[in-house]
Formats: sequence, structure tokens, C-alpha cells
Amino acid sequence: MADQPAGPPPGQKTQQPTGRRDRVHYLYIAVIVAVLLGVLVGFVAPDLAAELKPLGTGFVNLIKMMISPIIFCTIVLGIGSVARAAKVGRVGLIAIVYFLVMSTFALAIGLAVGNLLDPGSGMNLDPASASEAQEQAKGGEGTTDFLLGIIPSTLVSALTEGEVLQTLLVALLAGFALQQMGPAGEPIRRGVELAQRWVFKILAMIMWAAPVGAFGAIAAVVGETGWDALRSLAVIMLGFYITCVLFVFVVLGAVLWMGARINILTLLRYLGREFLLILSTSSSETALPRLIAKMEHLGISRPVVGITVPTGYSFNLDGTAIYLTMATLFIADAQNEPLSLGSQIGLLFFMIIASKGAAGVSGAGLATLAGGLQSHKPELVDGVGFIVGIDRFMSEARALTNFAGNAVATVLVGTWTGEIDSDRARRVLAGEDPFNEATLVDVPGPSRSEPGTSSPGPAPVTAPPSDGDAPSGEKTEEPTATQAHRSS
Ligand SMILES: O=C(O)C[C@H](O)C(=O)O
Repeated sequence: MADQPAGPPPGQKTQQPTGRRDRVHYLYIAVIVAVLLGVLVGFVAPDLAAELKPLGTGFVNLIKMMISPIIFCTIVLGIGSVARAAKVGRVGLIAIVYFLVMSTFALAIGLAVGNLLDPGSGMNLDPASASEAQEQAKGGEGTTDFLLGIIPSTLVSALTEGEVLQTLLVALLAGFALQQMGPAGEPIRRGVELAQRWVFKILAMIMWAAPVGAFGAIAAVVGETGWDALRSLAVIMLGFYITCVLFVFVVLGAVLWMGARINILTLLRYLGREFLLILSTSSSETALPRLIAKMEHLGISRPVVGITVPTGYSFNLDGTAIYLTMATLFIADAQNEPLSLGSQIGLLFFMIIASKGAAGVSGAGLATLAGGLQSHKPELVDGVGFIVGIDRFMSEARALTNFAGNAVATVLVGTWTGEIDSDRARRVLAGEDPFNEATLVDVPGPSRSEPGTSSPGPAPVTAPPSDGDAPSGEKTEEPTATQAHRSS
């Protein structure tokens, strides 16, 4: 194995402060217990279960309120990475084109599998509270109205109304304006970066309400449709996991082999420790600093890693993309509102844009789904409540797939631009040149928001994953992995 063993090396302490890690595990266990309790209540006391529905709706609303700030920060900072990527010419262009193609392909796969499995059909759920939105939607609007609707009444109302397209428009303008300001805009960029950390912290706090939301949502769904609900939820969950596995091994595997003649298994094995980390935090961003370090260790040049990894974390979230289309079809079918082919194509195009506002922190995929539906198919948005009970488990698969997608992207961009030392890559993947965890303290190069900027000396390490609620890219305020080792 090229990497060091997945567990802590002998004699060294585990890399995370265990107290914080345990908190994440408690949350995970709490969600599982809540889901089981919800199923029980749904079967035993369906009337009571119906009364519990607001718990799920409340949780979805909490998530929904986060969508505008998440999209705004992700896009504003993402524009910075794309602009910098574009400046470095070929590398940036190749990365951006690859991201667009692959994430669109992932969205299309989600649609295809959603159609194939038809997981929501037979649930016949009553979208009662969605009726108002439905009426609104059925009111119909022409193309002109639609286009005019993308323009918010004020710059800030885009952020307060929760309209995805309006938020995207304002975020794009803000991002490009910031770029044009050059160094003078640096304080604002830092402000947005801080705001992003703040927003992710709020999202992490909201995730602590997940057990309550999951309990209410599952109880209400099971109370309404009994075994059908469980069957449908099991089908979508299993279907999503299998799709992600196939996507990683077949799609990414084939592209990686054709593009770089590297076996996906050896790459995944090299990144084994990071996958474990993501599994325990349900957030791909927690492994971002380590991905940067490991890709450089693999022999990919620092500028390529510095451009591809951070930009990919904004624009290449393959797992989230698969989820967005698949979950939308599930919700539509569950509410007996199946989407026509035209509608599905419209959804695809909408999600190509909306998915770029997603982020690699736990719950972000659900927020993007809720926000996307709110803007594109308001009659479906309440249906997010049906799926919220199992979101924590979906989040894992999203995060793992997102991470694998960005690792493969980095190797491919490195290969296509001739910026990889192939001999070194071969040696590293063969286990002849193992990654040294100690180098993590001195990871040089960019942070998430400063792609492409390679610092001459050691840069402050972005925080190693410390808990499921810390977004990545945070400058460390806690001991880094190796600092923790050293001080222990
Ligand atoms: O971490 C990610 O990449 C995705 C996240 O876990 C999510 O819940 O959407």
C-alpha cells in the first residue's frame, strides 16, 4: 500500500482531537436511533406520526434558509478560483472544461438512474402544504417573466428571498466585480471567506437538529404509507450508493485509465486514510488539505494542484450532482408529479447552474436540493421532507464521491498538461515512496480560496479535519495533525 495504514501509525495518537470526533459519532448514532424510532412510531401510532410532520418540515426550512448564503459565498470565492485558473491558461481551461463535462455527466446519470429505478412511485404522498407553491407554479410564466424573475428587486433581496437564480446572479456579479478590484478587493474577499466559515458553522449547528427532523419526517412518511415508504427510501438509498460506486469505479476509473493509465484502485488505496476521514465527518472538505498534500506528493506540480483542487471543490461535486437529479425524480414520483422528458431536460440545465453553488460540507447537498427545487419546481419543495430522514446517509455517499471526483480530476489535469512526474507517481502508487504524514505541517501552497498561488515557503496548513462541523479550508486554530503528534 502506498499510503500509511488507515489507522494511526504505531506509537502515534489519532490525528483528531477525539472529543470533537466523538461528537460527530454521537450525532450519527442519534440519527440512526431517531430513524428507527420514527419508523416504530409511524407503524404503531400513525395518527400521532402525522402530527410529527412539522418536525421534518421545520428541519427542511432550517436547511432551506442556508441556501442563499451558501451559494453566495461558494460562488463569490469560486469565481476567484476560476478567474485565477483562467489566468494560468491551459491548466485552468482544461480543469474548467473537465469540471463542466463531468458534473453535467453526473447530473445526467442521476436522471437516468432515477428513471430506471423509479424509487418514489407508489408512495402516493400528499404534498398538502405544497399546494400554495403548486398553484403559484401552475400559474405559469412565459420566458420573459422567467428571465425578468432572475433579477432581484434589490441587491440584498436576492439573499433574503432564497431564490437560487437571483442569488446566483448577484453572486456572479459580486465575484467578478471583486476580481476586477484586484488587490484592493482583498479585504472583501477575506470578509466573504470569513462569512463562509460562519455560514458553515451555522449549518453545522443546524445539523444537530437532524435527529429531530429525521424522526418527524420518517414517522410521518411511514405513518402515511407504511412499508411502501420504507421500500422506496431503501431503494433510493441503495440506488444512490450503487450509482456512486459505479460512477467512481466505472466512469472515473475508465477516464483515469484512458487519460493517465492509472488504475483507480491504486489511487483510492493511496487516499484510503482520507476516505476514512470523510466517512467519519460526512464532509469532503475535511480532507481538502490532505488531498493537496497527497497530490503534490504524487508528483503533480504545485500550480496544477493549487488550481484544480480548490476549484473542483466549488465546481466539481459529482456525488452531489448525481444526488440532485436523482432525489428530484424521487420526490416528484413520490408526490405523483412525474416529470416529463422536457421537464427533466429543464431540470438538468437548471441543476448544472445550481449545483455550482453546492459545497463540500455535511448537509450542503440537501440545502442545494431544497434551494434548487424552491426556485425551479416550487411544487416539489415540501417533498424534501420525505427524504430528509435518510439524508445523513446520503451525505456520506455524496462526500466520498465528491472527493474521489476531485482526486481523479487533479491527476488527469496534471497528466493532460504534462505537469506530473509519472515515475514518481508510479513509485508512490506502488508504495515505494510512502506519504509522510509529517509533511502535513508544512503543506506549501494555496488554501481553498487561493488556488494557484504557490507560496515559496511553508504556508499555514489548513486545518486537518477536526470534526464534522468544521468546513474545510479553515486556517488551523487547532494543532495540525503532526503538531498534535509532536506534542503528544
Ligand atoms: O461533503 C460533501 O462533499 C457533500 C456533503 O457531505 C453533503 O452533505 O452534501
